[in-house]
Amino acid sequence: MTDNSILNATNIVIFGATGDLAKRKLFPAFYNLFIDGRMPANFNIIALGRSDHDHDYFKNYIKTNLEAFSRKNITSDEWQAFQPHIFYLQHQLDDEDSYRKLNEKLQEFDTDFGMRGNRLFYLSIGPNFVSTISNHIKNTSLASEADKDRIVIEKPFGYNKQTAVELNQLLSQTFEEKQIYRIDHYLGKETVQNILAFRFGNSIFEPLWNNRHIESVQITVAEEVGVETRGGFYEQTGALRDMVQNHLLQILCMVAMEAPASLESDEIRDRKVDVLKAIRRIPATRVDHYAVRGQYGEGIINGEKQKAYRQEEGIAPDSNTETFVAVKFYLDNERWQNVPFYVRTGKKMKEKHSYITVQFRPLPHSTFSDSSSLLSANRLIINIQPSMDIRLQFMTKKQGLSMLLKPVEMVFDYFACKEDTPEAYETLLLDAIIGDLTLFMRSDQVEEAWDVVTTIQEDWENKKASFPNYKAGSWGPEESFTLVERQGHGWV
Ligand SMILES: NC(=O)C1=CN([C@@H]2O[C@H](COP(=O)(O)OP(=O)(O)OC[C@H]3O[C@@H](n4cnc5c(N)ncnc54)[C@H](OP(=O)(O)O)[C@@H]3O)[C@@H](O)[C@H]2O)C=CC1
Ligand SMILES: O=C1O[C@H](COP(=O)(O)O)[C@@H](O)[C@H](O)[C@H]1O
Repeated sequence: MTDNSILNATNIVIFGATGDLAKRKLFPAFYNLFIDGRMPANFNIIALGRSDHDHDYFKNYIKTNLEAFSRKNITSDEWQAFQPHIFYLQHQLDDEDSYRKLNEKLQEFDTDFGMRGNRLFYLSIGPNFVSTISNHIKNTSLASEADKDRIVIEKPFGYNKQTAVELNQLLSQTFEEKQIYRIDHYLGKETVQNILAFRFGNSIFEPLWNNRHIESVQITVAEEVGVETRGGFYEQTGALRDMVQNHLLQILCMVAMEAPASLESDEIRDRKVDVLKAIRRIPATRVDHYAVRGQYGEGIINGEKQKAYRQEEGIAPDSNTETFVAVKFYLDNERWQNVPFYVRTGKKMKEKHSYITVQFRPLPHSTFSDSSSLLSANRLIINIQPSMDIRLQFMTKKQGLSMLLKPVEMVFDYFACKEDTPEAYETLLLDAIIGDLTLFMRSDQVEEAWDVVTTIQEDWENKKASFPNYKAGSWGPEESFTLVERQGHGWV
């Protein structure tokens, strides 16, 4: 556990502090870190927004949202201890004067600290504002100390490979790479981090972790929710950019990467880039063969009638935006040659469930010839959420007089540990405060990940799909089943 007394005094500046992400994730994460004693002894959260709110109004707004979204209960004493750290400042993103005022505030806080504090600029704001903010930070010398100042940038990082490259170039004019924290909140999830521990902290799995023993890998991130209040954003983004380019490819990297020599952040990020480079690029003419897109129509989830995507607020009535994606990837390296990696994600699916399935190859010969002893090949299931467990499926003898077999599971369940699991944003914000880049995306990682999906993006932009093609409350379009069945597999 980090000793908070050794953390430098820090001023945290949130651009977009009145938005959805700030209220649901960022403030609850800071609050939980605070009551766990993980925040620096001296810190301020400077919340920037367009509106002319007074401090008390804004603090009440934060308190109401903490009551709704915080992992831990809000007690009066703890809130009273936390609230003096919050300051609201009216701010215009494209107005240099706003940045000068921010600088004055930061200097005032530095005087209170008795030292130049660290500065963490969190851009909880749409990607189209990143360049404006970065330029103003540069012009007003807000981030003048490379060892103390950091910028956190939300996803999506750019809109495609070209814009990501441009954004990286622009950021490099103000920040060194070690100051840039490109966030992918899936990497902060306990169960995703555990993939590293599971693979490289045990000696029994690694010898089997290759194409000689593994037949296929599946990664599913299914959501029950739709686009909620984010229709305008989602309509321009779609599931490929929103989920596959970042979260799903990062999970794939964790499953497929080689063992890092150490836990040093660049060592781990190098191994992930190796995976992204090894992913075979899908030829422009073969996109239909490897990738499936879908958009939900009306349906029923948990007994409740659901609108079609095209009926949601902010969505065009003839929208071509995908809310479901399934892709079959191959990796061209020695470990994974010919092993399909199937990934799929969708909104308004039958249930919320994110999991990885590692399907081992069947035995070459069965000793147990009796038909009631049909062998199931071994399978490892890593449940990411909402269940958080690891299940190893294997065969055992059925109790009784005959030699019959049955499949069983060996389970490690996080909830059984009774330890509090931090939210992904808690882990990531603490890392950004401490200065640990391991769980953040490096510039080459983001660019390679965009490169992997480029042909799919271009194909889908140029072709109108026949949407809707799956019912809300289902497991996605029919073609996503064909994608895996063609290979003799099936979604688990
Ligand atoms: N919400 C989520 O669950 C997730 C969000 N993200 C990413 O986080 C970022 C923020 O998303 P989210 O909070 O949902 O977005 P919201 O639309 O809810 O909030 C955006 C914020 O930006 C401010 N803003 C918008 N336009 C301007 C402008 N012209 N000038 C000044 N301020 C402006 C808004 O201020 P005002 O209140 O004054 O309008 C608001 O504070 C996005 O990049 C998104 O992709 C990533 C993962 C999950
Ligand atoms: O980044 C995003 O992730 C959420 C899903 O995150 P989870 O932690 O709830 O699984 C997704 O709903 C959203 O569209 C996307 O922008």
